[in-house]
Amino acid sequence: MDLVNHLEGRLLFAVPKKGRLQQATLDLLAGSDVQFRRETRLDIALVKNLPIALIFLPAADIPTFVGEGRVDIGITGRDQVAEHDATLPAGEVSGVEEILDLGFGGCKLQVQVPEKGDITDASQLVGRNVVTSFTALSDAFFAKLEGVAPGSKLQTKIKYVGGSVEAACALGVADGIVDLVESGETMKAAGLKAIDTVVESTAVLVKSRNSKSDILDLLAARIRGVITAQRFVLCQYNIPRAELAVATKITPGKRAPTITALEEQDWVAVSSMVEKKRVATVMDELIKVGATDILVLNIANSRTD
Ligand SMILES: Nc1ncnc2c1ncn2[C@@H]1O[C@H](COP(=O)(O)OP(=O)(O)OP(=O)(O)O)[C@@H](O)[C@H]1O
Ligand SMILES: O=P(O)(O)OC[C@H]1O[C@H](OP(=O)(O)OP(=O)(O)O)[C@H](O)[C@@H]1O
Repeated sequence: MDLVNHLEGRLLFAVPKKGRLQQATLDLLAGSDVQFRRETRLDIALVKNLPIALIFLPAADIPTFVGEGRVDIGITGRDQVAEHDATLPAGEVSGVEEILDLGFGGCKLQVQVPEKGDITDASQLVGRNVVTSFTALSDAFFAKLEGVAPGSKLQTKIKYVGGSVEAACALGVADGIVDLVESGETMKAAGLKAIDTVVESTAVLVKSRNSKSDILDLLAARIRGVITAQRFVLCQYNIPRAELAVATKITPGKRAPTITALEEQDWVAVSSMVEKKRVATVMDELIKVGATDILVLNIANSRTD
């Protein structure tokens, strides 16, 4: 089938074709009931149950396609959006608009130098060689350090490489690099240390500034629902009515906790959404104020404000 001729009337949705963000994005699509089958080697897939076409693109290219309005919506890293925006002429408004922080793909774009060297501050790299895949953000970062306007000629020499940036210092190509760090393992293995942070990043859902449609809103609402379900759990417990006020301070819920009367006099049941990462501490605190029968339930999906 000639897929390109079947795109008319469909919302175009750019998703990472490989790399760190791809699996979590595919899981998000499954959770949002976006059904498709991608033919081998094809970078376009028609969604079976919604008027949407998925376009598989490198994460680094997605902001360009979204920014120019070639695709309506996409998932990429905030670092990639920041790099794209940093290439725009001064005063030009970005065509890429962030709709939602997706929470996964967390990493930092950091200035790194040899651990054993004498550089401890990014300002010591001014006038030296810096290697990166993020040249626009690095230009902007060093322009600030040099005290010159963005886009001006810099004393610092910033060179582009497409990958394995860490090798540049060891090979004598660079005095420092600007690259992504998640666990820090790659940095450590290369004998480097971080001395500054250019941008902190997570995966984001972005839309083209001028794209507007019911299907775009529906897709964004579904994705938001899945992300909320992943972030929160439902915490239920029983508590004497006299302790309710103090307990609901511990579990205020997203809007407000649900309180139900129990058959046992002077006791109530509370049901409240709690952030997954806080739930152990919340349970410890609830026990201290007299809660019993505390249950924590996973949320399969959600629609909340
Ligand atoms: N180590 C990491 N941990 C978490 N997220 C990362 C990491 N490296 C990259 N990312 C995120 O994933 C995005 C895509 O990076 P990734 O290297 O997976 O892309 P890619 O398309 O495979 O590119 P490349 O071929 O240059 O490696 C990055 O822009 C960043 O937002
Ligand atoms: O802090 P860590 O958890 O070790 O992750 C950081 C590494 O991950 C990314 O590289 P990737 O594996 O995508 O390969 P690349 O060097 O070819 O871009 C990034 O460029 C770092 O090299």
